[in-house]
Amino acid sequence: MTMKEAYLRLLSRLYELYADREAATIADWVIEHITGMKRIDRIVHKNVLLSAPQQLQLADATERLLQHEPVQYVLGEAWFAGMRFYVDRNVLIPRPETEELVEWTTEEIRNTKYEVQNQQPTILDIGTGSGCIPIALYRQLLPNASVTALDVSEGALKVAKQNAIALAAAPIDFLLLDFLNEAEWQQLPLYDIITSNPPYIKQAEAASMNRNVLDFEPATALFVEDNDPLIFYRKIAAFGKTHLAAKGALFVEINEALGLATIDLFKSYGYQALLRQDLQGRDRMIKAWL
Ligand SMILES: C[S@@+](CC[C@H](N)C(=O)[O-])C[C@H]1O[C@@H](n2cnc3c(N)ncnc32)[C@H](O)[C@@H]1O
Repeated sequence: MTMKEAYLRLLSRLYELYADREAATIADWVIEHITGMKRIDRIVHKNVLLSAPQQLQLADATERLLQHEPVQYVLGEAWFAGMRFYVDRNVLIPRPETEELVEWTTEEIRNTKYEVQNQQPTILDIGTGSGCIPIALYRQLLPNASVTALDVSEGALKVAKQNAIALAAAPIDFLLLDFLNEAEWQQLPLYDIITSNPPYIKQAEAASMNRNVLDFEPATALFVEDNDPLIFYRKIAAFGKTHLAAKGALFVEINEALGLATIDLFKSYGYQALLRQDLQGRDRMIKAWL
């Protein structure tokens, strides 16, 4: 099978599940991953034959994609903040809106005393998953940040550590910790900056979610109990009262449907809070400070 035939065959199968543009993006990504060739080179070499192992890899990828598995898990890679992260089913696939949270946090750190006085801010990321937030912050603030990240999932921390090493962020400290258990907070010091993209989807919303999210992404990364959809924000607000350094700040991603409720929650704990929309105009992130 030639390069061109492989692409067209995959594309025709993907049309069974995806709209034209998305199918073409996925097909490009898969063929590039398998052949190691950029689009322009594949056009020039369109009649080159795929090797037997490449054909097997393509057959496996096609099968998995047709089962609705996200392309990022099929290929074991996701792009975030210009870096390629390893991902598997232990971790949430990093989302573009989370990059906006990282950008906001970085800007604010740069505009404060830390950069001006050349101090090293201490940063904690809660519910780190693939490690996308702390690794992007560490890389952008290098060498001026001391970064810690925690998660309740051993599988997620394994992936995050692997990413930190691969992406030149090995000095990040990773902790296995159940953040909902307040007794575990005692082992943690003060932080200048606390970031989090915690679970925030109600179980009741599962019925309206896409299969590729619901069937493949880890439930611990997505869902909270319906009776307290803001549980993580309540805990983060309480944690900040005892673990945020003077002039420190929290940056959290939120459920777009709960922007005002989440702002009110932080205010009820004595914080000042600012709500920001993402590029799609959805309520998506909050900065809170005491
Ligand atoms: C929405 S995912 C975010 C992952 C990553 N920060 C990102 O933005 O892609 C939430 C993460 O919180 C973790 N988590 C869930 N419950 C937790 C708990 N009780 N304590 C610590 N982490 C928890 C999950 O394992 C998951 O990695």
